[in-house]
Amino acid sequence: MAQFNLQNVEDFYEIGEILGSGHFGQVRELRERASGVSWAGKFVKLRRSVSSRLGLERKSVEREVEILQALQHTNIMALKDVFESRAEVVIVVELIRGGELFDFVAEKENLTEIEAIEFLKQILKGVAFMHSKQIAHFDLKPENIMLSDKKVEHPEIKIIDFGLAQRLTPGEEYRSLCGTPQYIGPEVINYEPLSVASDMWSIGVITYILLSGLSPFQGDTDEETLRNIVDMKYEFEEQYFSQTSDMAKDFIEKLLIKEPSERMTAEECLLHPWIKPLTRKQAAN
Ligand SMILES: COc1cc(-c2ccc3ncc(-c4cccc([C@@H](O)NCCN(C)C)c4)n3n2)ccc1O
Repeated sequence: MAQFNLQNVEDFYEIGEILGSGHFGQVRELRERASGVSWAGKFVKLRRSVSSRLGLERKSVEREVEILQALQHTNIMALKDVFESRAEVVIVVELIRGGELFDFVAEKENLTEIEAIEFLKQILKGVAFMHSKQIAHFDLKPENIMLSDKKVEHPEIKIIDFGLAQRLTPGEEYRSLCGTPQYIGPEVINYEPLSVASDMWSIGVITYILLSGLSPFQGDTDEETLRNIVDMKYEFEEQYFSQTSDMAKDFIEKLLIKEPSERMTAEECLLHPWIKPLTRKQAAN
């Protein structure tokens, strides 16, 4: 069993404002007393008994921490420290000040292909790194992709929230119904064995949204959204994609494939001509 720092987090950090909250717990700004540097702390309540539904099981927090310890990459939020008390674990990570990609895109309606490619290259590098360690995120969506500083010309992408992430063992099946309806692949809905390819489906959905502002499978209800996914019911509506290159649509089509093993891998995405033009002429398209 992993042992976290049993000292009091408040002896080392001044606890600041709530930055956000969700299924994962509460994220607060932490100011390191020794250096004055600000960090982000995710406060996770631990389940008090096996019968309780409140809080997270300690082993799921241990899994998330082990995954974060394995993922040192510039496009993945960096782990700093972990504190534990009887009822709570505090995961201390780098503070990301640029907000969610979701909000950045919403403010701009949608992005140019060049802007989208710049973000996608970074997302793909972070995802390729985690997949190289057989780690799948399983909840990739614009809200979990943040920007280091949105005021700079080229904001750096930071992938956050590894609460649903899993280190996959070859030969061992992993199934789960978790995730966010708009972004999960058909294999999740059908409760089939999952792989890192499920993240590639999510990247296809994220790309579609970045270029159009629309969510390809979104229905009026979650049930309708899930039905649209298993039926592969999406299209490039002319009204929203008339200015989108065929190369960009090809990139999306090579990810929104029902059979997970037929989707591009993150490494293959980085070599796709839309992302890595073969010629200057292609780059001009
Ligand atoms: C360690 O685990 C997490 C860290 C973070 C995290 C890390 C650094 C960091 N800097 C700023 C923020 C931040 C700022 C505003 C809102 C949020 C969060 O509530 N929304 C993020 C997306 N959400 C859907 C998880 C997070 N964060 N959030 C978010 C979710 C996690 O499961």
